[in-house]
Amino acid sequence: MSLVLGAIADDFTGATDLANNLVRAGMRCIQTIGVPDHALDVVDVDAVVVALKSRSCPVEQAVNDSLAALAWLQAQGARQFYFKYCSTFDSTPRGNIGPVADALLERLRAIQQERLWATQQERVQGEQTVMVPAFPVNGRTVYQGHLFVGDRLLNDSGMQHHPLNPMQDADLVRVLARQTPHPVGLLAHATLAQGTEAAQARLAELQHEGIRHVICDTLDDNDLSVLAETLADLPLVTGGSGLGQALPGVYRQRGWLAPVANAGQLATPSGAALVLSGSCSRATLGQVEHFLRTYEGFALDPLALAEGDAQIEGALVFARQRLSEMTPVLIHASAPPERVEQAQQRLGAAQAGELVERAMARLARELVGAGVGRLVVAGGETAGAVVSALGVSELRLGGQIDPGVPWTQTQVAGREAPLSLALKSGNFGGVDFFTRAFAVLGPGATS
Ligand SMILES: Nc1ncnc2c1ncn2[C@@H]1O[C@H](COP(=O)(O)OP(=O)(O)OP(=O)(O)O)[C@@H](O)[C@H]1O
Ligand SMILES: O=C(O)[C@@H](O)C(=O)CO
Repeated sequence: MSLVLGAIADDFTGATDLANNLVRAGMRCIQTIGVPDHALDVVDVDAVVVALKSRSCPVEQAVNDSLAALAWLQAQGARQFYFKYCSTFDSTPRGNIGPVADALLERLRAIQQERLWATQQERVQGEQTVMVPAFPVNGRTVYQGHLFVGDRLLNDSGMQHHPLNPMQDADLVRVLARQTPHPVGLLAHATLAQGTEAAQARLAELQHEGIRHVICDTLDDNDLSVLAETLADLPLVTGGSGLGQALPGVYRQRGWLAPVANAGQLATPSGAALVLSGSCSRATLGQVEHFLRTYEGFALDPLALAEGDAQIEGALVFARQRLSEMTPVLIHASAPPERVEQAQQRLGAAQAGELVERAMARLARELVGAGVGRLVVAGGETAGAVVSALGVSELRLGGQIDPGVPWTQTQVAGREAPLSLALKSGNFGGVDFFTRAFAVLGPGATS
């Protein structure tokens, strides 16, 4: 059987989130870090998720990287494509969600037009895509085009204070309309509630009106199932990871997936336990506080990092002293909005973020070299910096810690045993996530 799904994720934690849902729904899935420079052996693989770092970079770079990922996934024979972004629709007024979706759609349409044998139905489908950010099990739902996090509108959920992509408008039709020259429409819940045929008819109607992007209401997992049935033939779908929960069931009904007993299994973990947190989300701040009630931590501060390497050296000494004890250690830059604002006013948002990311990258490299074998990283940008610094190219997926966050394993230079790695999206995980993550993984042997 050939590759069924090719996904392009705009950050690394988002990529593992999607891969986790695909694996849990029975797809054999590989996650790559960046676009591989070689073909993969996809004989026993149903889905590949290419993790990019394109959420907060300049629009042109995000578009180019995403098109490169699309070309590579097409070369691997993927049947459907999935552009994965954040369930909180993290983006700036210019993008990158709208411009990347436009570019992917246009490239796919151009390819279809070249294929003279493409059916009329395929050609029509290639002119429209959907936006399904919802992930109901984690409290992200969409109603009348408005995104909710739990019972709060997006702009009242903490996301209005995000260090890189503050989200100050919950109306996704309006948010996306600022990012694309093409019309944006809504597939409202009232239609979805009538089932797949009604949803398909509405999409066709919107297409006829020239609507290219359709924001989809989604209240629960049942809506995701209706959406998956409605959308399984679209060349391109876009959204959070929720749709990835439901699509595999439809693929299976169509006979596109081989039966597998357990799509995600890892080797025995080993090595010391470390948490690196660069996320400043409400959820992560709670998790940091909870962790520090039991274990020790070291706080980084962008203002100190701007002065030189002394604070990083301090963190290294702190961590090395404790790693041999095999109790988890936390190093974090996570700080409440007023502290983040202070640093950003002095340094600028981009430089403050970059200083933290560079520090996290160096700490990961040195501490994995010093025996860390079980590593949790909190925050998508932070995870991108860490994973790049470790030279990770592929991740194998294992068991889930909390919805959206699995353990993974990878091979890194200088370490014989695999490195167990959990990439936690900023807003995901229960309050005890950092402590429970290591318990879920099982006891680590000394490596
Ligand atoms: N104290 C701080 N002051 C200013 N910026 C910070 C501070 N701590 C972290 N940052 C930066 O804030 C950004 C946080 O983004 P990151 O993607 O890592 O977390 P997140 O947005 O909560 O997670 P996700 O993208 O998974 O939702 C990073 O660029 C990080 O370097
Ligand atoms: O969809 C989400 O919320 C996450 O997978 C994510 O992308 C956070 O970076």
